[in-house]
Amino acid sequence: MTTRVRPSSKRCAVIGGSGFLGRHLVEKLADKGYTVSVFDIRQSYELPGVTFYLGDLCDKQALLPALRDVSLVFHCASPAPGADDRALFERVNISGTRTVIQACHEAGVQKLVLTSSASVVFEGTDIKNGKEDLPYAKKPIDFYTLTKIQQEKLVLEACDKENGFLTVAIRPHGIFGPRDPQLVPILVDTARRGKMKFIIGNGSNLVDFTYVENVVHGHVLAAERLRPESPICGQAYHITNDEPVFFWDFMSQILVGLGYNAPRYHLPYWLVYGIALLLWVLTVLLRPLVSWKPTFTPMRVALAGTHHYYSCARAKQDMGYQPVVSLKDAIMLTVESYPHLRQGA
Ligand SMILES: NC(=O)C1=CN([C@@H]2O[C@H](COP(=O)(O)OP(=O)(O)OC[C@H]3O[C@@H](n4cnc5c(N)ncnc54)[C@H](O)[C@@H]3O)[C@@H](O)[C@H]2O)C=CC1
Ligand SMILES: CC(C)CCC[C@@H](C)[C@H]1CC[C@H]2C3=C(CC[C@]12C)[C@@]1(C)CCC(=O)C[C@@H]1CC3
Repeated sequence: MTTRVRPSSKRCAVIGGSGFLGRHLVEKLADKGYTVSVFDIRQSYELPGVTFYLGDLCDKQALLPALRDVSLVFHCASPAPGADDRALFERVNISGTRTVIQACHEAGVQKLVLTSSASVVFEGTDIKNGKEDLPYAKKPIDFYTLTKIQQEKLVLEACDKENGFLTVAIRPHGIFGPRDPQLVPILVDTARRGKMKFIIGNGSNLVDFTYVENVVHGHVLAAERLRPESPICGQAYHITNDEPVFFWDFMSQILVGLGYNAPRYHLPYWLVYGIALLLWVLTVLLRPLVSWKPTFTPMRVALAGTHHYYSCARAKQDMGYQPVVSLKDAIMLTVESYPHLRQGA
């Protein structure tokens, strides 16, 4: 007779735990007394009580040892949004997520928390105080978003109370904070190359930027509230700072905090979008000959020039979510964490 060990509720796995969000999540879980297994294609740090398993999440046999005796799995792995590689996104975000769900079933995991994205409903046009019932984007702005939509559907459809497998998706937007490899580094690099002089559009577009600790808080609440009788089973939740901000004010505060000039001159949105689109088409056509990546991609221009902010009322109501760090403090903590990116450093 084989006896199956009941997974401990304080044992969890974080797939993508070496990444920006993943590592902050792992640190919080370890702080809260969880024993954590990290599964990732790379190991970027060490932490007491945390075991690393290296492998590709598309490989079920590599994944299974990380899920052994684990009751709760966080899936926050994805190729970087700027990768522009359809096959990679489809392999990791779609087939890989199917593999994650199968591996969870085989390992007897009871709860799966997915990091989705608020962008699953964004088509490049204004969204003001968007709620979770907005339809998925029919024309997603890139392959990243296209595959995040499929990934979220797979995870929510896998929720099966009768068989004791509960799922939930967290949709953050514009995550920032210490160690983020994207937002602040790209911004500073653009400023250092003298390209951060212009505001795209009239500068009055409101956007959500969400401090990483608030995103982590949303994930932990979702995991702890995920029970068969809870309304959160099989649902998606926006997690934001609940303080939409003018996109260009936010960028300016980070830039000025790090000693760079804020952008000042306005350019018409459609002109910049048109140029970005043309450059993108050219890079695709000339790809075998030229390997040049434009800074202002159509996706970035759309994100920089439209309103896109989301309501987190549903997360407040169903899981008692409230941001734990204000936007003002978050910007200060972020700026302080990048001394090496200061002007002149
Ligand atoms: N950064 C942001 O503003 C937002 C991010 N998200 C989502 O949050 C999650 C985490 O994003 P970040 O921490 O910003 O990204 P990140 O790139 O820092 O972390 C992703 C991690 O996934 C790992 N990974 C990638 N492919 C893998 C594979 N095949 N097998 C195993 N591990 C693999 C990477 O090595 C990396 O450590 C992602 O799912 C992303 O879609 C959602 C909304 C906004
Ligand atoms: C060069 C400048 C015009 C823009 C620099 C900042 C951008 C790098 C970031 C501004 C909004 C960010 C964002 C994401 C990535 C970084 C930005 C484009 C995401 C695409 C990351 C993944 C998601 O799921 C959605 C995010 C929306 C906001």
